[in-house]
Amino acid sequence: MAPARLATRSDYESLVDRFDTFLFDCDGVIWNGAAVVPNAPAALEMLRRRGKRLVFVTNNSAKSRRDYVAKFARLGIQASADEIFSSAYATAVYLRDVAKFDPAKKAYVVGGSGIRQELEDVGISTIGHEDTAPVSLESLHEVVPDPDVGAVICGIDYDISYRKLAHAHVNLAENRDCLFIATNDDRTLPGGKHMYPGSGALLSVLTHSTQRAPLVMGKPNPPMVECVVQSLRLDPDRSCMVGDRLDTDVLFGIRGGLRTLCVLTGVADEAAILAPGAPAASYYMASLGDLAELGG
Ligand SMILES: O=C(O)[C@H](O)[C@H](O)COP(=O)(O)O
Ligand SMILES: [Mg+2]
Repeated sequence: MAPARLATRSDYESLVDRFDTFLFDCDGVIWNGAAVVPNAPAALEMLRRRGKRLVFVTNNSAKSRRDYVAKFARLGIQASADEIFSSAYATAVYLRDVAKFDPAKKAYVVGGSGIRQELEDVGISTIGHEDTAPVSLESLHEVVPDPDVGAVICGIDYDISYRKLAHAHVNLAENRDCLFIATNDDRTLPGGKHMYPGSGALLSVLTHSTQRAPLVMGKPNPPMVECVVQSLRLDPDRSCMVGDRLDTDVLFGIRGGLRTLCVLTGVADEAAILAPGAPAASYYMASLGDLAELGG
């Protein structure tokens, strides 16, 4: 069935009445870089006032759930850590509960403080964030495999360096038992008026150099689906996933058996949403902020 366009007050009323739980992507839906999507906070507040359950599901591993609670508060949005699911958190849960990661080992992180904090919260020590110093061909010999590294984790890293990539490479290429995990593999990152290289773009350096394929945690992959849909015991028929990306958010919703709503404030445009063969969203609309017109 073709995605239904929502554009009128009565469209919005039926959407809100139809669902008890709304799951929201963040980048491209609630904010773009430093800018909040106009009226998105008011729309979220309206849903809370109407007794809806809100959940936030982001592939952006740069921040921990604690950091996201603080960011939401700065934007005047009420959100608690147990409502937030990031790919960094899904990675920590996977390592602890599924991979049964040996706590005597360390994880080498090519990524931000979000991955570090979430892993350390489940008792996994991390290294890598300090490896930002320049390196040269003459000093590369300093970069050697570390037998205590049991996993390499790759996520969005605004401080990426050749030294970090070299450390990650030697550990993965020379120790096949070292787990290779990607928090997510989004190709691009919406950062305001422009798109920027996504976590998947950074990851491609290591998949190419090591010729190894990582286990990807974030949307639309099973670890994130299990982490969210199962832990929240969602009623799929009464739950709607709201996102800006077809190959992550909408596909995540479809794989979770949820209904899906794609907004036009981030990656996807109308042509992409209506394209034959695209993951089929249930609905699409211009912006989450448009729901704010419903008021109380
Ligand atoms: O490159 C990235 O990491 C992604 O673009 C970013 O994580 C997307 O975040 P989301 O839209 O899932 O909140
Ligand atoms: Mg997004």
